[in-house]
Amino acid sequence: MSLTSEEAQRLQQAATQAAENAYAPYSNFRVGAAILLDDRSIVTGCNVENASFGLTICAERSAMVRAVSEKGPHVRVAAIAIDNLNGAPSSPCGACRQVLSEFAQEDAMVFFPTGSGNAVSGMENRPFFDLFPFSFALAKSPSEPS
Ligand SMILES: O=c1ccn([C@H]2C[C@H](O)[C@@H](CO)O2)c(=O)[nH]1
Ligand SMILES: [Zn+2]
Repeated sequence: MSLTSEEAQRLQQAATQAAENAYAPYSNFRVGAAILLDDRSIVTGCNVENASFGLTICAERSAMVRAVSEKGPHVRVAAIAIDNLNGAPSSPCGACRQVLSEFAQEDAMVFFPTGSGNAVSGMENRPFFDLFPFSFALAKSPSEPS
């Protein structure tokens, strides 16, 4: 599903806004993600840290689980935008790529701030499966939603 430039802009703004809600007292790295679903609605998420650091959930997975919780198991991701309030490059981590791959459309796009070192040089957009080729998947059983 292709996005209009207006949709892409709205998605990026939603990601930036979602980062305002981040709970990141340990890293102070505040991340927001906005997912454009196949019904063209937008669902957002932010990172939620924990004193038991490994329990932290990233913004991207937070948005993904919210999308399923609100819309059900058939949701499909047309695009995801990520931003942070730290002016840093950030593309989805490996764990988030694996979780998103379960719901991503074949032509899903990722919008993310890039740069070198800690400096952002711009927003990039790439096909999701260029970032995550050969993703792990299992055949779904007939009783599960396809
Ligand atoms: O793609 C990423 C990478 C990191 N984080 C969060 C997790 C943690 O709270 C903070 C620093 O790693 O940023 C995300 O939300 N998304
Ligand atoms: Zn992640």
